[in-house]
Amino acid sequence: MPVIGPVVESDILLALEGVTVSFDGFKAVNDLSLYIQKGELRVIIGPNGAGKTTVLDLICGRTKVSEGSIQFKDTEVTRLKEHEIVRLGIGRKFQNPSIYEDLTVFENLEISYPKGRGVFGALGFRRSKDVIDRIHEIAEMIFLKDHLDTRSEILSHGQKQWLEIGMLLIQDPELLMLDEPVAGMSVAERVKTAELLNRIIEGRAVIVIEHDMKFVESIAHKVTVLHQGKVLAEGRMEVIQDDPKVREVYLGH
Ligand SMILES: Nc1ncnc2c1ncn2[C@@H]1O[C@H](COP(=O)(O)OP(=O)(O)OP(=O)(O)O)[C@@H](O)[C@H]1O
Repeated sequence: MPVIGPVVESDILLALEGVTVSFDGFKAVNDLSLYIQKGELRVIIGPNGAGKTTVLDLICGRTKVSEGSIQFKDTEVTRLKEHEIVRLGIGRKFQNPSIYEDLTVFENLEISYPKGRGVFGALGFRRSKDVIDRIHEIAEMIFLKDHLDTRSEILSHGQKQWLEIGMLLIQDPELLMLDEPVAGMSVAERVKTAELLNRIIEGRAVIVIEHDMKFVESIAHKVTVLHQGKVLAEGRMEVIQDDPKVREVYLGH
């Protein structure tokens, strides 16, 4: 497993500083600071209601901060709209797959290909060789190369999750956020998903929210434990697992 060296400021892709969000006076996220480096696979864990999903909502602009700053590369994203944040290079996958069930795997990947990219894209000519090659490359990565002509509705739950990850990957985001990607997957699918995540961090960062500790052990470089909207502990999985504070609020159950 790659070892993360000392944090150099220029390696930081995403920086949350002093972020608070209040819902009717209740601070779901409370003065949170979090730094994600390029090439990092960060897992966020914590008990129900700790604020994990809200943190992803804040980063992708779905929920607005009450206080604090979120910088992606050199851009403050707290004032941007969701689609502007997507365009900057942040992709988000929600818990339930949102694929087009009546389209094939190929078509789902094709409609996700960024339209404005390159001359052909801008002209709306999308089935260029470049696009087809990229679809094949992504399909191979997400274990669906033999299913390109399969209608998506008949895919297994795990394959649908991979397809949605592929639909994000084809847009080449620099930061990818996944909310419980292995929920409902078989053991074999979990193993393949760990392999997939370890493959896709090349050239980007990935943030994963996860409850399955066995899966977390297999993927995490660094784990952030949230509790009551704050960072309770942060570090390598071995260290986190032995932390008495973490055991008390989360792992001990
Ligand atoms: N839009 C909202 N309005 C009011 N309260 C909210 C809103 N969104 C989240 N909350 C509250 O904020 C807290 C944090 O919720 P969040 O969904 O981020 O937790 P979580 O760590 O993702 O939990 P889980 O593991 O159950 O998904 C919860 O108490 C939740 O009820």
